[in-house]
Amino acid sequence: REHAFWDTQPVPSMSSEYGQDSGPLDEVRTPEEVRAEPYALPDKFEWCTCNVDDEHEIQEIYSLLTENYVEDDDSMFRFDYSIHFLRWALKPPEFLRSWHLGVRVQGGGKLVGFITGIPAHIRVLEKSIKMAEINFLCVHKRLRSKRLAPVLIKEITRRVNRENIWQAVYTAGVVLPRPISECRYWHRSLNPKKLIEVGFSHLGARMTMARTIKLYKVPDAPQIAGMREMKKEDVGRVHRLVANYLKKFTLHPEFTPAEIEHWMLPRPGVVYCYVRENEKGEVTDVCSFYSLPSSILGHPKHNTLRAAYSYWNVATTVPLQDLMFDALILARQQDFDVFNALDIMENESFLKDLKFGIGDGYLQYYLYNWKCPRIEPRGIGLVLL
Ligand SMILES: COc1cccc(CC(=N)NC(=O)c2cccnc2OC2CCNCC2)c1
Repeated sequence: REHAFWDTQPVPSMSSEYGQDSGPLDEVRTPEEVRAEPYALPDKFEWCTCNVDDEHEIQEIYSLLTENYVEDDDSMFRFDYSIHFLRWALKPPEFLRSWHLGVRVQGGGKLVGFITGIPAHIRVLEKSIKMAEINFLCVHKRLRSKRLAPVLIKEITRRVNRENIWQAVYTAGVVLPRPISECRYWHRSLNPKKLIEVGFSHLGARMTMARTIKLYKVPDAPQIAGMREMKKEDVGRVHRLVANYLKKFTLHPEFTPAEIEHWMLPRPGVVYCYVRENEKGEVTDVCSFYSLPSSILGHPKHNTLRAAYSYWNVATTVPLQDLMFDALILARQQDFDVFNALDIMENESFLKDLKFGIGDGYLQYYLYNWKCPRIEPRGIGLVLL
C-alpha cells in the first residue's frame, strides 16, 4: 500500500540492498517502442504543454506554485519561485517545451497540475548519462490524493523516453524508493532579528537579541581582494574552473560553456555570481548563489523570507571557507535574510566555522531507472533548483 505507485517503477525497492553494481533497471527500449499517445487523465482534466514565454501562462504557473508547492514541515513557509526565476530554471540550452507539462480542468480551464524536465549530461560513478532533471511536481491542494501525481510522473517519463532519454535525477524532502543520497540542509542567519520574529530561528539559550545580532553580523564588503561580479567575458574561465572542480564528485553534471553561461551569468533577483580576479587579471575563484524566497504563511508583519541558496563555488587561491564568507557578505549586501547550503561537495568544511545552523530536514537525491551504490553527501556534486 505504502508505495503503490513507486513499486511499479524502475527504481530499487526500499528493502533491496545497495550493492556495488550500477546500471539501468528497465529493459533497454527504443523511442519507437514507447507509447505514442499521452496517458489517460481522470475525468474532467486535460493535458497542456505550458509556454513559459507567454505572459499569461507563466503567471498561471507562478500562481499554482506559490499557492500549492512545497512547504516546510511545520507549514510556516512555502517556496515562492519568481517568474524570472522559473523562466531561467526552465529554459537552459536544449530545453524542450514539451517537457513543461501541465494539467488543466477540461476546456482550457484552471491549471491544477505541473511537472517539468530539462535535459542534462550527468556523470555518475564514471559513466556519462544523458538524463532529465525533473522538478516542480505540483498538484493543487484541493486535488490531492486523486492520484494525479503518478500520472504526471508517467506522462513526463513517456515524453522523456520519446526523446531517447531513459534516466532522470530529482530531489525531494520525503523518503521514496530509493534515495541515492540523504543530505542535510544548513542555514546561516544574515538578518537574525527577522528570522526570529517569523519563527524561522529561535533566540539561543542565555542569548539576548542584541547579542544575537552581533554574533551574525558580517562586514559590509568582501574581504578577498579582487572579488567582482561575473561578466560574459569570464564564461570560458569559469567553465574551466567549475567543469574541472566537479570531476572530483561521484555524481555531477558535465557542463558546456553555453550551460555555464546560462546557469552562472548574474540575473538580478535570480542568480548571483562573483569571481576573484587576481593582480594578473586571471579569474581564479568563483562563488554563486540563487534567490529562492519563501512566503511566510499567516504572519502579521512579514510576507516574504528572502533566502539565498549556495550554488557553484570553486576556490583555488583562497580557502573555500574564506570564499564562502565573502558569499555571505555579498548575500547580505543584496538584503538576503538567510543563506542556505546542503552538506554536499566540500560544504562541510565551512558550515560550522561560518556559523551555519543545521536545518530540521533532509533533502533526498534520487535517480530514475539507475541502480547504484549509496553516495555520501560529500560525493554529491549536483545542485538542483
Ligand atoms: C524556508 O522555506 C521553506 C519552504 C519550503 C520548504 C523548506 C524546507 C526545504 N525543503 N528546504 C529544501 O529543500 C532546501 C534546503 C536547502 C537547500 N536547498 C533546498 O531545496 C532546494 C533544492 C531542491 N528544490 C527546492 C530548493 C523551507
